[in-house]
Amino acid sequence: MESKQFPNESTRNKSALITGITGQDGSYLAELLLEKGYTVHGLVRRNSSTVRTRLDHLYHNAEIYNRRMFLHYADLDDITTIRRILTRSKPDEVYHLAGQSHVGASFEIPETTCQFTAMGTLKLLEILRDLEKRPRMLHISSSEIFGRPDDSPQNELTPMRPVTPYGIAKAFATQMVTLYRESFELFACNAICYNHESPRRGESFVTRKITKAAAAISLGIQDHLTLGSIETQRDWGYAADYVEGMWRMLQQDSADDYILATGESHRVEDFLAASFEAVKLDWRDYLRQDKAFMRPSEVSRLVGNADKAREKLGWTATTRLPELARRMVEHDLSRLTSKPNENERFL
Ligand SMILES: C[C@H]1O[C@H](OP(=O)(O)OP(=O)(O)OC[C@H]2O[C@@H](n3cnc4c(=O)[nH]c(N)nc43)[C@H](O)[C@@H]2O)[C@@H](O)[C@@H](O)C1=O
Repeated sequence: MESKQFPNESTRNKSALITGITGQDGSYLAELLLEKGYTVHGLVRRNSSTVRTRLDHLYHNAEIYNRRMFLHYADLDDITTIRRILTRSKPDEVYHLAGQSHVGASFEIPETTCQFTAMGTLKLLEILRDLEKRPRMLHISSSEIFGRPDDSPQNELTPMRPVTPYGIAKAFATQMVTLYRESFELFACNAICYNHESPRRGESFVTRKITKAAAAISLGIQDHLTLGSIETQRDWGYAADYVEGMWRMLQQDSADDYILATGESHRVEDFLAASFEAVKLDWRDYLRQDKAFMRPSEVSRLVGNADKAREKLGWTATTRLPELARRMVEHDLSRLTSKPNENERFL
């Protein structure tokens, strides 16, 4: 699947480079940009498993495989390689989605989280600053930067008060993006994203853990689900909507920061109820709780005001909690009842 090619300059369409292309958002964004006719370059971390199942379906299209999608190995701290890829691929747009994105894990591995999420972003900004032809840049920021805010809902002017290593790393990266925009005239935007989920969500995040368990329990494959706190609240949207918002940010006349959110807050318990409702079961019969899944510090009152994105980008979140949970459960049911194939081995 890997290709080290670069497209011929004379036949070049608009092009983009995505860090974190193998993740949930990266795969939706790659799809969106390919549909729009972009040539897409993706950075892939080199590790022993090289899991890329979220991109496999794109490789069934020969035109895309041969001419419009190119994957390159590069870790976020390998600045020499990233500089070389950027210099050769000359993208018009860079979408920086990569990083250690699990908030709970950031308490266990704070240094790694800061190395990739904070310093990785700064290193990328430094490379972009030196390029002769500077691409437009989008950084995926997070509602975690607000931590425990005084005001709710939050907007782009809400002060950052992060309370997790991940949130602190994201706050650093977000402020660096703003600084490079203001001081070095880089066209750089922060997409301040609240939680966004999909059937492609990693299984260690609470939504996918719940929908997978609801499906497995309804089929008799699993007998219970173990979670941490179910009182915590989140603003959950659909990931494919959020990458559309990111693309729109880079099509504006000037760079800016935007909140992407649904504006609705729900408890983990509500997500549980909607998911088990989709398989006609009562979650109370299957839930166990374990302190191991509780965090030393939790964010609170995080719900986003996406008015600016609506007014300036014409963006709104299309999907709300019950529908999102139902779609994810349906996907997990069909995965568990269909024959495993090569592509699904790692899902
Ligand atoms: C915006 C933000 O969104 C995501 O971060 P997150 O909100 O931490 O997402 P999560 O699905 O890990 O947790 C949601 C809530 O659910 C609670 N919870 C209970 N029991 C379990 C449990 O068993 N596992 C997990 N993971 N969470 C649990 C947990 O304590 C928390 O209150 C990332 O995309 C991040 O990159 C990002 O930027």
